[in-house]
Amino acid sequence: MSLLFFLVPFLLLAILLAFKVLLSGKTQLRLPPSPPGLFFLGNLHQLSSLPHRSLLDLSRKYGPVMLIRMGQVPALIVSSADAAQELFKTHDLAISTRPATKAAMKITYGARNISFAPYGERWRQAKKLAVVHLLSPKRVLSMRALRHEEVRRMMERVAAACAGGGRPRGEVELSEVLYEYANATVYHAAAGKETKEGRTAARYRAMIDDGSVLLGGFQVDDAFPALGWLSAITGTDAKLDRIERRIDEFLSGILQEHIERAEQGFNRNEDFVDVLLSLQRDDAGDLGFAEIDIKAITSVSCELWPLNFTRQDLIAAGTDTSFASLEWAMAELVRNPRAMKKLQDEVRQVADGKPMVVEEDVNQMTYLKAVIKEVLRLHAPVPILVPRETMSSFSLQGYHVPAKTRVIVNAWAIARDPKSWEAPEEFKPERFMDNAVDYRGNDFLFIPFGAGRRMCPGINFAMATIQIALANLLYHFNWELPDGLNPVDLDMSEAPGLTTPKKIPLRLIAVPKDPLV
Ligand code: HEM
Repeated sequence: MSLLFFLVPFLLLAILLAFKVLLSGKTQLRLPPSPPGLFFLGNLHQLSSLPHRSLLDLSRKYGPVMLIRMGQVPALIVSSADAAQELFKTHDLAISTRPATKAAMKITYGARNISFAPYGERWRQAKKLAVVHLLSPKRVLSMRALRHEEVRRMMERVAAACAGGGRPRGEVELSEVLYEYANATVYHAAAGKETKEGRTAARYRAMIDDGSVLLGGFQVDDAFPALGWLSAITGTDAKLDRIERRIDEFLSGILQEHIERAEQGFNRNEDFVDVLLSLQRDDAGDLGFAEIDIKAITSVSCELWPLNFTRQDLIAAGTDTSFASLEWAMAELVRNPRAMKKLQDEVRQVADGKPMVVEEDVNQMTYLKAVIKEVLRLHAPVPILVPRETMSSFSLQGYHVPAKTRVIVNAWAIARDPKSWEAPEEFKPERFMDNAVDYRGNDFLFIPFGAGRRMCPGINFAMATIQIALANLLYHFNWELPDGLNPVDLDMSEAPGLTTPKKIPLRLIAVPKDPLV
């Protein structure tokens, strides 16, 4: 009895102290504001098929640093330049891994590629290899002949449309033409123009079109990991197995042809596979990588990105991003005849009298570069950057961000924040003529290629592909809207997906400036 008499005050004191510690812990660990969610879905029901737009709406109410729940998965949403700067400058290491999803593991040889590799030595080696040997400014420059060749093919296609051929004279399904160009350029660079079975780009297209096996729906286990077993029942696992086999057959065939050619002494060192094979032979930099890595890294240009969001899309990184940029550029230019004329005047003056614009000419085209920047600002091809995941907890703008949180940066929202941009909804390439803001990951108000360690290594490749195509489209042809459509009435809505091209493909009338030489 007397022992209890002594113990009770101590116990009460201990409980009080425990409460105090808990409460003070809570104030230190202030989580970012969250929109109220539903019991099971979390905030999934608040995300539309264009999540960058829904997230901007939510962030207007809950602030530029928000925590939402996608099913069971917590996700940090960053929507301002300030928050992005702190995130990438102070916490980049902590957010340098990607969430591991089943689809990504399956189609990227267990994440041996670059985009989906978890942070670590393998990813570091693969990325270094891509940056130094495949996508460096020197390598990209050395591939200019292939870009000229693909641009010429594209011009011939447009010229053929101008000649009629069953359609109203000059009417061009421009989105289709631009997609083919972007796809052909990427595949030509990655795996060579042709295999024994035909053009690589065409084979790839047939592979993804055939049965549309690559287009998965929403993957339950991304948002609800505890329900992972469902994918075996719904057939998703079998579908992923099929995709994995097809991609492997395609890449193995390409690799085999390159190996045979090299054994016969025809080592051209022309495309990425040639370069990777010769690096493997020389074992440059102690890479110690095997054929499986060559296949995974070759897919650097044709990487298939599953979107872990409200739906799952599988798309080609190098192709779709360059295609979307070109499509939006042409749409914005026909909607803005003054900018179209200014750019056309520049292009035609610099390349005056030449059979086509070549890359050396592009260096002198300052307005062209401003137009492309403005297109990337208004229509970021990857509007919410490829998701990351926190490896450790940290504090961002005074909020606690726990480990194992998905990180989503809304680059699209940041690039049209009125705090950073004057008249942000307007297409005004001139805004880039007298300021040095660039897309290389140092100006956090404009990050279409991301920032930090996981930033896109394909900037030089993408820019070279986009600039030369746009310059030639404007050099050879004048462009008009069909059916007397008024420029302001052109539909500018976006298609859903990790990249957001136009929802309604662009159809324009091309009028040749001169006969093609
Ligand atoms: C306009 C064209 C392009 C845009 C806007 C773009 C955008 C992006 C973005 C936003 C990311 C994620 C960055 C981050 O997490 O911070 C990324 C990553 C990546 N991009 Fe691009 N990209 C483009 C073209 C290309 C091309 C042409 C290639 C290759 C030929 C390429 C290869 C990659 C790879 C391999 C990654 C993963 C990097 C890593 O995880 O370390 N991209 N890109």
